[in-house]
Amino acid sequence: MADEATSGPLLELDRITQVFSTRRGEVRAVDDVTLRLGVGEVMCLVGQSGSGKSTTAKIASGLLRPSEGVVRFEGEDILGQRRPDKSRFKRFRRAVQYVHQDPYASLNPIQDVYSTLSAPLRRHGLVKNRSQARERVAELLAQVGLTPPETFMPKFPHQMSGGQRQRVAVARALTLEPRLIIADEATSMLDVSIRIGLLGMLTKLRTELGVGFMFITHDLAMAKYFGAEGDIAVMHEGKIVEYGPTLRVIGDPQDAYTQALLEAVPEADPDLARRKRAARTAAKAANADGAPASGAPAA
Ligand SMILES: Nc1ncnc2c1ncn2[C@@H]1O[C@H](COP(=O)(O)OP(=O)(O)OP(=O)(O)O)[C@@H](O)[C@H]1O
Repeated sequence: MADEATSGPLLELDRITQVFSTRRGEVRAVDDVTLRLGVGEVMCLVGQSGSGKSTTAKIASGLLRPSEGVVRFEGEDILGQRRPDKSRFKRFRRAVQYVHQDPYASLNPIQDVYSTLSAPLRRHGLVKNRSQARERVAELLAQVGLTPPETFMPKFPHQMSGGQRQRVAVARALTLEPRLIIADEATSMLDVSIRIGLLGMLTKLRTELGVGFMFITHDLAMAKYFGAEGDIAVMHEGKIVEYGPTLRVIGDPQDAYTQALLEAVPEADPDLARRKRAARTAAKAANADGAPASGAPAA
């Protein structure tokens, strides 16, 4: 949060609540959530399915208007509760881009890569003619590691792998030169090695272009890998139950739910494996002393 001291946060969710009315009654998907993200920073939003991550992500990217609370971008209330300011909202929507977990669902199946990337460039007047558009599309493809770009420009979504499609989705998010990308489980549908490659590419974008990231995942190991330099917010039943520097939260979780999430991480990460062993040993020691271990069934 270094940037905040000088210029304030880039994006701020202030006491956001989202209630959905369903046939079974009201669902409080997000409950009084406050988050802050500075320029070029990374934040991981972690929690199990149904904890409210996607709803928070959609509110943070302006795709959904919350039932309550304020969304500030560069210090300005972009929802303008009383007098909506359309140009301010447009600026915000350009600056904050949402990348969906399933590129098949978000990419147009009958549009090739060139059209997918050149359309927003033209629509927003970022290129003047076809040669400028080709040049910029080639640059975007190189930035997301799809090289040589000419090979990828004529391809349709079904002609690419899942990892390549997700890279195109990231390139499309980059067309409008965003300041923040909200990646909603953007790697969850990919195999581990492809996922690691994609995370490496996103990390490069973060360091080279200074783009901030809100990275949504159910997997603490992914959060540790991608968000080690930033903050982590752990969500449970619509609330933030733990929020702080990623390595501190993972290294010394204070909340029982965070500890349970940590327990669920596969042993592949040696640091986490060590921590899990230590937690189990501590629980056993507590048991031996007569105190019931947390979560142990009542005798
Ligand atoms: N449009 C909607 N209408 C009604 N209920 C909704 C709607 N969107 C989400 N919900 C409910 O809100 C809660 C939080 O959902 P959300 O998708 O935000 O969680 P999540 O943590 O992103 O889960 P997942 O990882 O499965 O997407 C869930 O109970 C969900 O069923």
